Amino acid sequence: MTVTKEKLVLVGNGMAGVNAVEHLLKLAPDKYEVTIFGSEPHPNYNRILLSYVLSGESQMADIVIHPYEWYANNHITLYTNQTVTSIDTAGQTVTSDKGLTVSYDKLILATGSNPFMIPLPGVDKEGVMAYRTIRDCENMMAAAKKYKKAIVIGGGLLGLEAARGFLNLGMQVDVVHIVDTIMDRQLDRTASKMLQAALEEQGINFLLEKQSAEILGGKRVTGLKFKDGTVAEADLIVMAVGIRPNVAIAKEAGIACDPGIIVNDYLQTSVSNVYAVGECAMHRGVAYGLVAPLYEQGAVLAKHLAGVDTGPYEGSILYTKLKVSGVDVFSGGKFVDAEGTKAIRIHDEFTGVYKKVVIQDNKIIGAVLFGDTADGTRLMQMIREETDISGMGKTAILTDTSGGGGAASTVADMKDDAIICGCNGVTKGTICSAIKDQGLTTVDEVKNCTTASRSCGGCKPLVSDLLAFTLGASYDKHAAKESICGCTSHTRDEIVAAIREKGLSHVREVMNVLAWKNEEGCSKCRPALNYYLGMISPETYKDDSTSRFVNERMHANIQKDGTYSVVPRIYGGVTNPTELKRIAEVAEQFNVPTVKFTGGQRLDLLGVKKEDLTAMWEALDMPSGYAYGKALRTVKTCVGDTFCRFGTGDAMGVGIELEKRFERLNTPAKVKLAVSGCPRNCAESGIKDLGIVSVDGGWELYAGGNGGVKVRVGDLMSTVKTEQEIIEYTEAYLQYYRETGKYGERTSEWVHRLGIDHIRDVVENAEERKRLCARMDLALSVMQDPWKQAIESKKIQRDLYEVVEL
Ligand SMILES: Cc1cc2nc3c(=O)[nH]c(=O)nc-3n(C[C@H](O)[C@H](O)[C@H](O)COP(=O)(O)OP(=O)(O)OC[C@H]3O[C@@H](n4cnc5c(N)ncnc54)[C@H](O)[C@@H]3O)c2cc1C
Ligand SMILES: NC(=O)c1ccc[n+]([C@@H]2O[C@H](COP(=O)([O-])OP(=O)(O)OC[C@H]3O[C@@H](n4cnc5c(N)ncnc54)[C@H](O)[C@@H]3O)[C@@H](O)[C@H]2O)c1
Ligand code: SF4
Ligand code: FES
Repeated sequence: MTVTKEKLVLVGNGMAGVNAVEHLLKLAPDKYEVTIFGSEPHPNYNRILLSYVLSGESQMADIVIHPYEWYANNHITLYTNQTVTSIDTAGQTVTSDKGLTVSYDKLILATGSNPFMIPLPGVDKEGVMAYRTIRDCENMMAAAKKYKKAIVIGGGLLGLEAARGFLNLGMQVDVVHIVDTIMDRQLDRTASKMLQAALEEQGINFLLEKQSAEILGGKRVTGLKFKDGTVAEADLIVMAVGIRPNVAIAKEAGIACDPGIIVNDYLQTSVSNVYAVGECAMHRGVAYGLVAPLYEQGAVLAKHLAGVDTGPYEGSILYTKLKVSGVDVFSGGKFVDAEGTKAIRIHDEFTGVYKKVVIQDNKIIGAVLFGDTADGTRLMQMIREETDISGMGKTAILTDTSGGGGAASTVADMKDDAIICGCNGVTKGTICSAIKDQGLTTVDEVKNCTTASRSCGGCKPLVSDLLAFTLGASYDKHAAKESICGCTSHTRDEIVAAIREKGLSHVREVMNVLAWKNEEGCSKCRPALNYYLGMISPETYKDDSTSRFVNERMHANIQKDGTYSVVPRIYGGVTNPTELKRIAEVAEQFNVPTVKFTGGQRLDLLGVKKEDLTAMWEALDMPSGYAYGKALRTVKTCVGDTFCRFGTGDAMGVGIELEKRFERLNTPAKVKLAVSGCPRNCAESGIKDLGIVSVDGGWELYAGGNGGVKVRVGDLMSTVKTEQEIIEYTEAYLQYYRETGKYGERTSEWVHRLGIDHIRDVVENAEERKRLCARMDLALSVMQDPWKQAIESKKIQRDLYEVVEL
């Protein structure tokens, strides 16, 4: 007996609609005869990945989600390049612009959104476009071949991704934004300003608090005029100022819209047998513009249409991640401070990391992360599950302190149908089955097999946790190939090997020879390459200051009000009246508003003007304390046996000797040492990159400690007898870290990655230690004090410290 299938028509061949149909076919393969209409002349593709196509990181061919064969294999009738122009809800038919009428039993509207075009005079000129489709992307790429200057109106997610794409295409780009903080819908002011600085460093120019008034030009655009009368030149203008639900046909058919197509918790519209899903739908007053919620809607709709039991769709908590290589930004939930909320904030200006977690009634309700977004997925999980955080310390909230098993236990608690990859709608169950059935062992393999982590990449940590959860001890998280940034597919080890083997000698040469996708590089890879080149050839490499972060270029820390902080070196935290008097006099002479003791036992002169820096350094006549750099920072000491009655070792003497030896040493990340005169550990040696503790008959050396964001107690590496051995072991340890650490990786992460047993084997091997010490001595022999160089060079003073009058 033949069963008559119901007729299901989907209007909109985009991400939300096709995903819902795919689910439905899995649940009820024989229930419906499916017809799909799509205005675009393509099968269903991943709109998210257009940003990577534009930036040159993906090809058009890579972004198709469902190729034509998928439709054929699932017996779906597909009409591409055909727009449905009317719906007859009484007769249950739809009619297309080509005159085709198809009847339905069930109709899904998934017509997405239209980009909003500000109705400015001149908006119809050639060269003014939106950024939404493959066609827009092709137009933008074609224009970049011919023209040089682009303006993007709108500093939201889309506008910034478009701007980065234009830079990669070799264009100059201005981003025009209406308020003074970019990504204002996703970030707070601090994160927004940090993002702006990072993107400016990449080459994007921002025109903030600008209201566009008129598009200038003849047939083609030549510029943009603002309401304040100023003008910016442009050969191309892209509008990225938000989207509006595409509801024209629904409205005309009498389906309730406000402004999206109003749906209930089962995605039913006001007219029976008509459903809406995706950006065009308005659920409980919200129209979503990101795929994760659209896939969540689709999952409920598919079950409902399949006749499978399903709970209602109750709305989604949003999270976003900007897809621009070299910057890590995450925003989730309600991140704006409001009455009744409190926030935990961590802002490390040295590493450029900012974290804000908003709490209400002992529950996390939102988070903004910049510079280190690894906690994003875990925080989202806590937001979704409304985890009670009473009793949890600040550190535990911002750090996965549950040790190795913590992450795995988080994913263990998730249900099989929990969506792990929001961008591609991949569930935990799908990933775990693929890992087991296909023998997958790396995040990349999971990506190729299931598409999870193929788009924004935000779910990579969760996929990695699922691998650990499924494979247990056999999963080697670090075996997965991890490129240093989106500009290249090469890993740190491949790059270092290539520099050594091919004798590469400057940043641009590395990028050329290794075929960087983005020929300018970014703020992640350029400083890393500069470090690796200097580490490999200390004697011959000429430091590329343009590849350094601003603080390292200026040799002082820029503060939030634009002034600088000056921290001179005070060896081992030990000073004398002459030095103190001089510091006091300098502070008075330059009207330093604040003088503060740092946690590393030295003095910080805060609020110094840029133009005063070199004169102040000259007056101080002290070396730079490198409080701004990826270098040796401080060696903290206690008074040791010189004064303390418990002391068994000369903590001050050893500390001063270590600091004098390793000052100015460039390292993958900042390094802090401490020396304590007995196990009472008053210098906090347990939480330093290398902590030295005097014990009966010798000294213990603790490696990989950290007292910062991710607190870690150091591992006992070695016990030595003499002070000479302390110097040797420290040299070998630091040189091994310099040679094997990833740029930006603290020793706490490095020791965890390599394992203390391995590091101990290297450092305690006399031959190996000798070789490492010899290489360290070479590196130390060429170090010079940057403050002295600036005092002596008029050119440095002119280029970096003079204030140019405009
Ligand atoms: C460049 C870019 C990058 C993005 N990056 C991200 C990201 O990183 N993360 C994220 O979550 N989201 C991102 N988004 C947003 C995401 O792509 C959308 O939320 C998602 O595609 C919406 O899916 P949809 O199916 O509702 O709409 P669409 O994908 O727009 O699909 C609707 C389809 O319906 C067709 N259509 C409309 N009317 C008709 C009609 N009458 N007849 C026939 N066909 C019709 C349209 O042509 C279109 O193809 C990005 C968007 C863009 C443009
Ligand atoms: N990585 C991602 O998740 C990603 C990437 C691209 C797009 N998207 C999605 O695509 C959709 C469209 O993105 P979008 O960035 O256009 O929308 P948006 O609404 O997120 O941002 C638009 C921005 O333009 C600004 N703006 C508004 N009017 C302006 C004007 N006249 N002049 C200058 N600035 C103005 C707004 O302040 C806002 O910050 C959104 O739903 C977005 O979430 C997401
Ligand atoms: S660590 Fe020991 S030696 Fe140093 S100050 Fe404390 S008690 Fe004294
Ligand atoms: S969540 Fe964006 S790729 Fe998985």
